Amino acid sequence: MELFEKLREEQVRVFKQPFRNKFLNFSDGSYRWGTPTATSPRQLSWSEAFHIPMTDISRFAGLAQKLAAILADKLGHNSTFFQQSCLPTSCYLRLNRYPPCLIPSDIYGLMPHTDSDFLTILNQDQVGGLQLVKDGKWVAVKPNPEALIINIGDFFQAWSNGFYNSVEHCVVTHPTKERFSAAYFLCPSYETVTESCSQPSVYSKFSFREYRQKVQEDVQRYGYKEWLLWNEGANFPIDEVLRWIHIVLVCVQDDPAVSSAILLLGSDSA
Ligand SMILES: O=C(O)CCC(=O)C(=O)O
Ligand SMILES: [Fe+2]
Repeated sequence: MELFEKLREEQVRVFKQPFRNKFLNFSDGSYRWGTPTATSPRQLSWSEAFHIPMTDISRFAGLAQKLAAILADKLGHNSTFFQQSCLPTSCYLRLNRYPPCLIPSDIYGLMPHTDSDFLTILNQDQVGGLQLVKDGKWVAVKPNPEALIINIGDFFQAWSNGFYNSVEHCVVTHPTKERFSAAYFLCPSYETVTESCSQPSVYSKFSFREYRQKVQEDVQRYGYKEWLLWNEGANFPIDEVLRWIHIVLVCVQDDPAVSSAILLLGSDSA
C-alpha cells in the first residue's frame, strides 16, 4: 500500500500541471480527456487519464501474473499462457483523474464498459464512485484503503471459455470532490490469439489486435462494444442443433398425442 501512496502523490503532481503541458509533453495516445466520439452527455466521460507503458518488470506485473495463475489453477490449468503472452511492453498503468462535476446525475466519470485485457488491478482513493453490475443491478464498490479491486477482462472471459465473466463497471461523478484511481492492465501482446482452456470453445479465435480494432469500431458506431457478445456462439454447434430439431420433429410426427398438444399450445385459445 506504501507503493500506492507514493504513486498517488506522483499522480496528483502530474495531473496538476496546466492542460497545455499535459497536452504537449505527453506522447500521442498516452493522454486522454473527454470523449471525442460522444453525441450526448450520457456518452461523455468526465475524466482525464494517462497511460504509462510498463517496460520494467514491475511489482504490479508480478501480482497480476500470480492472480491470473491462481484463477487458472481453479479451472484445473497450470497455465504458462499468461507469462508467454503478456509481455512487459504490452501491459500498462492508467492514471485516472475525475474532476468534480456540478451536474453529476447526467454525466459519467467513466462510461459503462468492460476491460478488454486479462485482468485489471485497481486502486481507488476514498471518494467513491466506482460501480459494477451485479445480478443485473448497478452496485457501488465501497472504497477500502486496505484492498485492491481485481476486474476480470474480456480476454480472460474468452480464455476461461466463459467460466469467468468480464464485469461491466462505470464511474459516477461527485459534485464537489476530485477523485483519483490507478489501474494496471495485464494485456496480451497484439499477436496473441485467444485460446480457450477447455473445449468446445464458445468463442471463435481472434487476436488481441483484431479485438482492439473491433472494439474501437463498435464504440464509434454504437457507443459500446459488442464484439465479445457477437463472438459468443460463433462456434455454436449449429449442425448438432439442427440434427436435434430434426429428431424432435420426427418424434412429434410419430406421436399423435404430442402433435395435438403442440397444436393446442400454438393456438390462440390455449
Ligand atoms: O476509476 C475507476 O475506479 C475505474 C477505472 C476504470 O475502470 C478503467 O480505467 O478502466
Ligand atoms: Fe475499466
